[in-house]
Amino acid sequence: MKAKTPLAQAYGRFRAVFGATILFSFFSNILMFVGPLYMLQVYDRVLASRNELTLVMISAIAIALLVTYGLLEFIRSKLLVRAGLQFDDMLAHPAFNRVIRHRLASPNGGAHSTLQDIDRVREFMTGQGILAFFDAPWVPLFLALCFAFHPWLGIVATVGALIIFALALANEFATRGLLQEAGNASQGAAHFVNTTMQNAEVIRALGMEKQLTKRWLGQHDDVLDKQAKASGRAGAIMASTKFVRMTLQIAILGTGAYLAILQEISPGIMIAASIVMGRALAPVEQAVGQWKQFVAARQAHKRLTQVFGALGDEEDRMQLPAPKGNLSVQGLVATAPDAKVGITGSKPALLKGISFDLKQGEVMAVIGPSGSGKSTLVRHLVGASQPAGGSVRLDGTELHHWDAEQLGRDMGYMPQDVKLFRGSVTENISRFVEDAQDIEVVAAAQLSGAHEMIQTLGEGYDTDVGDGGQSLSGGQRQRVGLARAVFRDPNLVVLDEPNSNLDAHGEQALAACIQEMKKRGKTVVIVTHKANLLALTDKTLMLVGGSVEKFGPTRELFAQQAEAQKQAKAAQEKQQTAVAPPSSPAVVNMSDKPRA
Ligand SMILES: Nc1ncnc2c1ncn2[C@@H]1O[C@H](COP(=O)(O)OP(=O)(O)OP(=O)(O)O)[C@@H](O)[C@H]1O
Repeated sequence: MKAKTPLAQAYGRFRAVFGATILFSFFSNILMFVGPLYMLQVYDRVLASRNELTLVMISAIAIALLVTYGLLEFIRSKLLVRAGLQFDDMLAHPAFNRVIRHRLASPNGGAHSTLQDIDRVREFMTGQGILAFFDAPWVPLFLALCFAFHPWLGIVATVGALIIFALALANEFATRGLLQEAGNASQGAAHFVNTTMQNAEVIRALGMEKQLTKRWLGQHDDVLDKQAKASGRAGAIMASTKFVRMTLQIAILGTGAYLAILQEISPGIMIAASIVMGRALAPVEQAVGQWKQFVAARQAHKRLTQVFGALGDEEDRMQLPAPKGNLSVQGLVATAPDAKVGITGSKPALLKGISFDLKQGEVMAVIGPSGSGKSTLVRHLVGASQPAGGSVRLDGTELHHWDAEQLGRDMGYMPQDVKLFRGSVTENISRFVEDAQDIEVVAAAQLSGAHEMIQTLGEGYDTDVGDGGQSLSGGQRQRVGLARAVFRDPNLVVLDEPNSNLDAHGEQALAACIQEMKKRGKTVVIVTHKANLLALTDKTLMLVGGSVEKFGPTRELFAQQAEAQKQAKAAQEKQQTAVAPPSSPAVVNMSDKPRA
């Protein structure tokens, strides 16, 4: 049997409460008869007999019943709100997990609205919208009462309810497609604004505001256009509904008055029938009024079903002993997450069968020209990307067989573009682990050489780094990022261009950190072209166009390259061609394919 998704389980919470709510709805709908029945008694008994005691008695009974009605309504909505909170509680963690996984698998995919979608569904399921659905089954009861008053009153009320129901259906068919398109377009426009605003400084500095505003306005106008069309259609139907509603009021009173003239019913019944018909129509009208929210909730439900259907629960993995740092990559193939399948029937490969082994305690450099796949490779080494083929094994176990939490704890990673999270320097270094000791945070900062730099910050380790670490400079961010990577001394550390923003002091600290990790027997992978860092590595992997061009001990590889360069130079001199410009002494130019 297929296991229920967390979404299905969370809906199950509502299902249990819905049973009780339907029961409450039954009683509260029965109690809605109090008003019309009171009216009937007052008109037909009290006014006819002029008996004050009867008036007091029936008023007391009516008030007592109305208090009960109020209580039932209160409990009914309380039950729903509680179910809503439980729904949210059951989904919050699995939804967050899926947003992260969806984002990893498809960076441009649309899971960004998943958390808001949960709110949208919850708000509908606990609000007025759903109550209209619970009250709807009792509509026949009220209509039956109208029939009991007089068949003609029943017929007028039933025809009225059918017309309003038909108008509600017309509303659905006339606006469904448009509202759905408007909803999707609105999501796209909001996502565009969110992602674009992250680059506000570039927008201002490069004078891109007008162009981007134009692009956003294009999307926004599309949303408005579709919403306006839908609202126009819905407005016409709403106006018709109001007209029908008021005409019905007159029709039922008129019919009642006519029957009263014929002395087939009393005037009390005439008024009571009008009230009962009002109650019968209320849920239908309420449903029409709540239509927009209903459509939004339905779309949100569809998106949630898709996200939860596509990504199951992560299996609970066995906790393995902490990895020692033996890395083995065999035939690793990577494809672009959002790429379309080409004419070959597969997505274009970014990594084309990478294989290498790295033993515990070895330090490896990854070099290669821009776009050769270095960052893609390291993302696979830390398990942030799923291989399209081949395997990445840590201590013999494939990365996705490790428990993700454990793997994260036992591994250090510093991406090319270090982003910190809103919080203090301490929280960022300690990866927001609650039981982190100050001594561990300081140890990581000292190992990465960031301790002194952190002490110069306004509030030292307590400094708030701002959104994404914006309050720190690029170099400071990178140094805090390195401290975060080496927190709790992991046995495998992967650094993607860790020195791109560092000054001379930062570079020295980085080199010292790598040396210290090497001394401690850690396995380190660094994407770099800097000679001083390359000199610290045991092995070098050169990538070109997503394939391994060279792999071997760094010394041998560079000796070969130096020899190749020497020979090329000699050949050039021989031909008395122009001398090539000298390369920077601090940078080894590895971005060209060596002519070995
Ligand atoms: N999400 C993605 N979707 C499509 N293509 C991608 C994606 N990520 C990377 N690529 C492509 O994969 C190739 C390798 O990118 P990668 O970032 O791994 O290169 P790199 O060697 O790290 O480059 P650099 O040295 O400039 O950082 C590039 O051609 C890039 O355009």
